[in-house]
Amino acid sequence: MRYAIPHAAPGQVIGLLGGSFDPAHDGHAHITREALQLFGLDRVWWLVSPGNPLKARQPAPMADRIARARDVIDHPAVEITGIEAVLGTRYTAETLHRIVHLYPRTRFVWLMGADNLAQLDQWQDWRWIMENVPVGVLARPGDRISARMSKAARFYREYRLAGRSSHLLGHAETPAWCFVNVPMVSLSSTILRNRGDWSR
Ligand SMILES: Nc1ncnc2c1ncn2[C@@H]1O[C@H](COP(=O)(O)OP(=O)(O)OP(=O)(O)O)[C@@H](O)[C@H]1O
Ligand SMILES: O=C(O)c1ccc[n+]([C@@H]2O[C@H](COP(=O)([O-])O)[C@@H](O)[C@H]2O)c1
Repeated sequence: MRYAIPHAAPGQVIGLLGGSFDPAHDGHAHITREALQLFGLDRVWWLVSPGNPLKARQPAPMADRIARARDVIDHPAVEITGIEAVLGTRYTAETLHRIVHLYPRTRFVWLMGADNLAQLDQWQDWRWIMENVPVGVLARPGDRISARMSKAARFYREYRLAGRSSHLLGHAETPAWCFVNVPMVSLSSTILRNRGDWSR
């Protein structure tokens, strides 16, 4: 299957939620709606990953994961994309590097659950990410403390925006990151896969 690069209007602030989405679930939809509101985003693109570089397990086929993602969220400001498959990128820093150059007049915010902040320092060129793209982190059950105590959080402690200023994140000078303590949904793709089905 071929995937298109989405349109982005100049001046917009777009949140990017990267993930395996294997399968997508209401936890993804929930943090997306919260991010739209709290970070003052115009749009959110889901970046359905060809495969997480830190996960040995091969995910379900892209086409199935994208179709499922479209079933899970139907929102006028949300676009489900296979950008990494189009760009041929797999590491987030590489993807972001390409995206910011492709859309020089659009602002992007990298979105992730607290579990990913906890292990961000294991990502390729993670400091480049922090220094070039604002990062919005959403609470996730079990990971709020480990995320806030993580190497990345400690290293960039002074660049953390208070939760009450979350709406400024998209226009903040980098490094800038913000942790928002949203109501939490305890779903995960692992739970769904262990149930042996892709039902929500
Ligand atoms: N319930 C949730 N609450 C907060 N963030 C979440 C939740 N589910 C997923 N996320 C975030 O969404 C992004 C994509 O997640 P991913 O597709 O890996 O889903 P997952 O449920 O974490 O999958 P798995 O269980 O296979 O690790 C990540 O940044 C992850 O932290
Ligand atoms: O770039 C990296 O080194 C890296 C390592 C682990 C995860 N990521 C990205 O983090 C996002 C969430 O991954 P996942 O598999 O937990 O859904 C997804 O976009 C991955 O490509 C990126």
